[in-house]
Order: sequence, then structure tokens, then C-alpha cells
Amino acid sequence: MAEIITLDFQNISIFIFLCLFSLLCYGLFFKKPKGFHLPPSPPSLPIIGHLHHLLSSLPHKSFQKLAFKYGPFLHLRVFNFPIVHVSSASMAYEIFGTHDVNVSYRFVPVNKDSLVFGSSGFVTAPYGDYWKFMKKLISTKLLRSHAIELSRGIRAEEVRRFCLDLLDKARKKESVEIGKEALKLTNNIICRMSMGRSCSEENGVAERARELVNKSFALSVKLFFSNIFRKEIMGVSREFDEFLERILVEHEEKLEGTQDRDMMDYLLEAYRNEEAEYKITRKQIKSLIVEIFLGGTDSSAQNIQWTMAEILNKPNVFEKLREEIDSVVGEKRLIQESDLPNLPYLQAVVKEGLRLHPSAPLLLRVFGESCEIKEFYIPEKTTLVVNLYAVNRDPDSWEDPDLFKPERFLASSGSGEEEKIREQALKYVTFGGGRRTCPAVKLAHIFMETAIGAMVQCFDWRIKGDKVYMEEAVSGLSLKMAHPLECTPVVRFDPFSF
Ligand code: HEM
Repeated sequence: MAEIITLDFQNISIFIFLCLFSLLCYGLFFKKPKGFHLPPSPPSLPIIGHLHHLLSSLPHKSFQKLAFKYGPFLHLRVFNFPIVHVSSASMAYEIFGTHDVNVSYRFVPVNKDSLVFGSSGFVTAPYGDYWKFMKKLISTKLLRSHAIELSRGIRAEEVRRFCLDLLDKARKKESVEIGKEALKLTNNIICRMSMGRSCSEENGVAERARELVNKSFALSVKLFFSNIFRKEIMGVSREFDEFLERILVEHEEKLEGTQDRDMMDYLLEAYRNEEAEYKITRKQIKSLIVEIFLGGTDSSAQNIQWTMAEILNKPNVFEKLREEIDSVVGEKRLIQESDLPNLPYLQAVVKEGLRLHPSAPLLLRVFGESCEIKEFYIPEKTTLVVNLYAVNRDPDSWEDPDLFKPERFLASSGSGEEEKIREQALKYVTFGGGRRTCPAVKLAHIFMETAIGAMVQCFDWRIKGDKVYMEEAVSGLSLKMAHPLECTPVVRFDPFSF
């Protein structure tokens, strides 16, 4: 009995101590000017704050659940880390519109010397001169309409290769994992667009890049604990470094007089230019290439897989899509990029897939300075979490938010419809928002529209069971299918037989 009482007394003392300590931390971290209020906050526990609400395998859904109960603009705390969570289209619009510059800093684990999320990166860079210089360079040389036009031939060849591989599998009656095939496609294209003449599926460079991307993704959670996993992180970084150094040297040797230039050529040109607005380093070139691979290949492939899963579950959408493609492309050739502007239903299907399944469901930024949003006070250095998943499914903005309805993105001929579509674009945040928004929206749409278009045009698809299982899983910060989509292609039309 005496033991129990002593134990209880100890527990109570520990509890009181934790409460006082927690209050002290809270007071220190949330000092705010008199008369200002933090955004609403759900009940929290001493020390851990709101952590218990967020512990789940699908953090975007835990945050969304809290938002349904307590509102779309929340102040949360995980230990000493203050967080502001945004989950409605109107609040996201306010943040990316009025407070854009103040939230243009990312919350990322920066591993000082590493090429993977290291301090020399563009994605990790604070908003400033280096970021502005690189953003201009990648936009003009790789991602804006004119640059995209110049690389159209590369993508046409790779989509052709993608279809030939699927035709081969179909003839052998083998099943395919759509995500894996799509990753091969996006990886090959990005490899050739960024490091051009050095890589192809045949010489093994594209495959090596894919291997290193997979190793980097396997690190994703460990990147947040860089002190513990430093050796492993630096190991992958070194492998990337050796791989890219070899390709850089090849580019330097062949730079003079090269006609078809790739992203690495332009980066090398900026690196050698003494008069450039910003003097970039060799390490920054390599970091950018790594980031383009990490940011562009898996995200696009995941979205191809999710969208294909949606349309396999809805035969009426599949049929409508096929009818549109047949009527525009005809029955003698493979769909190509120049067809895309004439395929509004395909565009709508892809947009709807991206709306429901954003590959990065949570966007993490940091408030550079303290500010006031609506009538609430946000202290400087507060982490901003924009729940892209929840914003894209905000019931105040979308009718039947959880249903796959591509028609919502189609403008009918009636007046006011275009205006409705424009408004919807503001509520659609799969690619983020403000000045740090994804610079590759156009390219990502092209990847998805051509890949899905080709798969619908050329094949029927056999799935196991009646329906594709749509359960979600999160790996690192990416939203994946818990059960990767596996199905068997059956040749419907071989565009290469003519
Ligand atoms: C479906 C495909 C894609 C999705 C869903 C996607 C999504 C995103 C998101 C959510 C962000 C963060 C935006 C923000 O902070 O507001 C981002 C940033 C970025 N993405 Fe994408 N992305 C895709 C494809 C690509 C591709 C193909 C590339 C490159 C070829 C790319 C390159 C980048 C880069 C460089 C950034 C960093 C921009 C910055 O920090 O200023 N992304 N992307």
C-alpha cells in the first residue's frame, strides 16, 4: 500500500513538473503582442502538445480529421514546434496570395554536405538571389513552353518505347505494375531532357539514375534525422556525386559546337560565365539535377498510376476517353503531344486524378516573419502545413469532393462556365502555390496525358477481381497506392503495325 502511495506521489510530481515545463516552453515560444490571438487550437497534452492527434500512418488524413472538427485554420504544437495547419481553399488562397513572400521558405531537413536535400539545393534554398537565378534558368531552358517544344522529340521516342514494352508484355500475356512502367517512362524522359546525349535506356545511364532515385526515396524519413543517419545519407550522396561528375566531364569535353543542348549544358554555361548574375558552383549543378530527378520522376509516375486506377474502376469514363481519342487521333497512329489541346476530356481526367491524389499531400513551409492572417497572430518561424489533399477535397469548394468526376473540369458551351473553371483552378493546389509552386506543371500534364492516352488507346486492361483497391499509403512525404496497380494489357490497337 505504502509503495502504491509513493508511486502515485511520484507520478503526480512528474505530471506537475511536465505541466509546468510545458507551460514554460509554451510561454517562451508563443510570446505574442498583447491583443493578438493565435488561430484556434484543439485540446492538447502537456509536453507533446497535439502529437497524439497526428500519429497515424496517413498524416494528411489525421490533419484533415482535426480540421473537420476544429476548423480550416488551426494552431497546433508538437513538443516545442508551433505549426499552422491550412485545409480550406479560401485560406490557401489567402496564404499564397497575400502572404506569399513570407511563406516562401521551405521546412526541409537540410543535410549540409549532401546532394540529396543538401544546403546547395534549389528546392531547399531560401527565397533569395540563388533561388531566383536558378528558377529563371530552369524555367527558360527546361520547363517553359518554348523549351518544352524543343524537347518534344525525346518524349515522343520514349512514349513509343513505353508502348512497345507494353505490347511485348501483352503478347506474352504478362501482367505489369503500372507505377513501375510509368516510372521507367518519366525517368527516361527526365534523364534525356536534363543530361541529354549521355543517357539512354540502352547504355545503362537512365537505369543507374533510377536506382539512385530509389535509394534516395528509401532514405526519405531518415533525412529528418540526419545526425543519426548521416553515414547512410552521405553514402547515397557520394554515389550520386560520382555518377553526375562523370556525366559533367563528358559534357565539358563535348560542349563546343554541340547543337542539341540539354539542361546540363546550360548549367555548365552559367557556371563558366564570369559575368553571370549569380556565380553557381559545380555542387549546385549536381544538386539541381538530383532534385529534378527526385521531384519529377516519382511524382508523375504515382499520378499516372492513381489516375489509371480511377479510370479502370469506371468503365464509362474509360469508354468516353477512348471515344474522344479515337475521334481526334484516328485509328492509324499513336496519340502524340500535338493532339493534347484537342482532347479536353483527357485533360479533365488527368486533372481530376491529380486533384484526388496529390503525390505530395502535405506542403511544408515556414513563416519568415511574424504576421497577422485574418484576425490571428502568427509568430515568426512557425511551420506552415498546407494540406493539399484536404484543400483539393474541400466540401465548400467542390461538389461531391471525394468522387472522381472529370466532368467538373469541362467547360460546357453555356456562358459563365469558363469563369467557373477559372475559379476552380484557384482551389486546386496539387502543385502547391505562390512563387514556390511547382515550375513543371505543364510538363507533368504532358507526361500524364500522353501516357494515359496511349494506355487507353492501345490496350484493354484485365484486373484481378472486380475493382482496383484504392487504399492509400504514405512513404516519406509521398502518397502511394497501398496495393500497387497490377494488371494485364490486351492489345486493342497496335499503332506500329501500319
Ligand atoms: C504530377 C507531377 C508533379 C507534382 C504533383 C508536383 C508537385 C510539386 C509540389 C507540390 C511542389 C511544391 C510546391 C510549393 O511549395 O508550392 C513542387 C515543387 C517542385 N517541383 Fe514538382 N511536381 C510534379 C512534377 C514535377 C516535374 C516533372 C519536375 C521537373 C522536371 C518538378 C520539379 C519541381 C521543382 C524543381 C520544385 C521546387 C520549386 C521551388 O522550390 O521553387 N516537378 N512540385
